[in-house]
Amino acid sequence: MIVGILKEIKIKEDRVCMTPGGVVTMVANGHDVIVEKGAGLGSSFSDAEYVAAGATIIDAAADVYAKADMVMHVKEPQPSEYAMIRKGQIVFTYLHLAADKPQTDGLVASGATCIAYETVQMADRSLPLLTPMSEVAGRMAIQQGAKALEAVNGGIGKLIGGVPGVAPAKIMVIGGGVVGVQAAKMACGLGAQVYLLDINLDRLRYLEDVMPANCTTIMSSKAAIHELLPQVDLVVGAVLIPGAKAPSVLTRADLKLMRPKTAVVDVAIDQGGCFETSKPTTHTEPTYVVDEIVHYCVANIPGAVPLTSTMALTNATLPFAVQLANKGWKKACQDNRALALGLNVHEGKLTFKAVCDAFDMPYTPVEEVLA
Ligand SMILES: NC(=O)C1=CN([C@@H]2O[C@H](COP(=O)(O)OP(=O)(O)OC[C@H]3O[C@@H](n4cnc5c(N)ncnc54)[C@H](O)[C@@H]3O)[C@@H](O)[C@H]2O)C=CC1
Ligand SMILES: CC(=O)C(=O)O
Ligand SMILES: [Mg+2]
Repeated sequence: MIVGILKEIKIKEDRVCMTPGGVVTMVANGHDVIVEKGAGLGSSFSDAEYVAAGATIIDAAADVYAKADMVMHVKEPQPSEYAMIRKGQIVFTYLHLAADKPQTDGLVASGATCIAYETVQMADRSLPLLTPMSEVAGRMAIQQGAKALEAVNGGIGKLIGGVPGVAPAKIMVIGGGVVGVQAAKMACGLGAQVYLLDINLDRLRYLEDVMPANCTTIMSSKAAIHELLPQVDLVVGAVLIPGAKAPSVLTRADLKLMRPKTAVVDVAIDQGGCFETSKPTTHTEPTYVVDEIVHYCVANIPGAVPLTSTMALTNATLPFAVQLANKGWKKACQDNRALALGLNVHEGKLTFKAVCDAFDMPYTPVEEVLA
């Protein structure tokens, strides 16, 4: 198979979807790898390193799309790419379709087979291709939240850890999954008083056992959130229903309960956002203010630390990419249920229920296209 590695074109996105080490593995499995010129530069991998690994460098994205049997990205295909995607081609990348109708329409029209990293799901319900980037984004949420609280950035001017004699910040993290735990750990490490909320009581029992003493677990509810909002300096949104539009946990009216110049970081923005006032921002202009509350809503947070993120992401994606290349999408998905759950679009049909529900579009069960 010809595997195409595309350069990221989203603003300030410097990750790349395969390292030269990954190319060595692909080539060893008998595949040809073509890499768009400069694709690895933002992650400190030169074209020469890709060539040494066995890849061929291609000048333009259009030629990668024209030649490859499977194209890989990190971020979802951008509008300029929809028309380049070919019928019969495999597209393997983050898609986040439930938050993106134009892309959904573009991929349906393409006739391609599109497998979303974020909905590949193991039998234990974990999301192996989302987890590494959620680990990064959770940790970054506190770094970015700390900056949003600085007075020079329009924040209330509070240091997360406080100093001797002055109390630290209070931080509410809503969603105690991968993002939530990593955010809470970082915040606890900085000395904040952390409240970690989830709707899953078993999860809260586990978190109560493993989190430090300055983290309090709380059953998430409107009432619990309303009680905490006047006290906290920072709210992190970290909820997820896999593949679906993010559930809403803060309304615009709720912001009135917060003190002016405190901050919210909506990590769930890639799935549409979990605060009513969230809208996607970029690393170039990451924050904006609504009703005196600073909002940070970057949809590709890990893109800011590509050296770490590229390695972490490709550690997870490579084994699945090799299965797709070795067996073709159909046999790979028949043999591996986790990969089959990643299938979102096939030859004009939507095969992920939550995406169909988000846009009221017809649903085709995965089993039907795998038969
Ligand atoms: N902005 C960015 O750059 C990135 C965003 N993300 C996003 O972060 C979000 C969270 O991802 P993960 O932590 O990996 O998911 P996860 O599945 O590990 O955790 C989600 C948690 O939310 C809880 N939850 C669901 N509905 C809830 C509600 N209404 N109230 C309270 N808790 C609720 C679940 O019980 C679960 O524990 C996802 O939307 C993911 O796509 C992940 C990586 C990067
Ligand atoms: C998961 C995701 O949206 C990202 O890594 O950008
Ligand atoms: Mg994202």
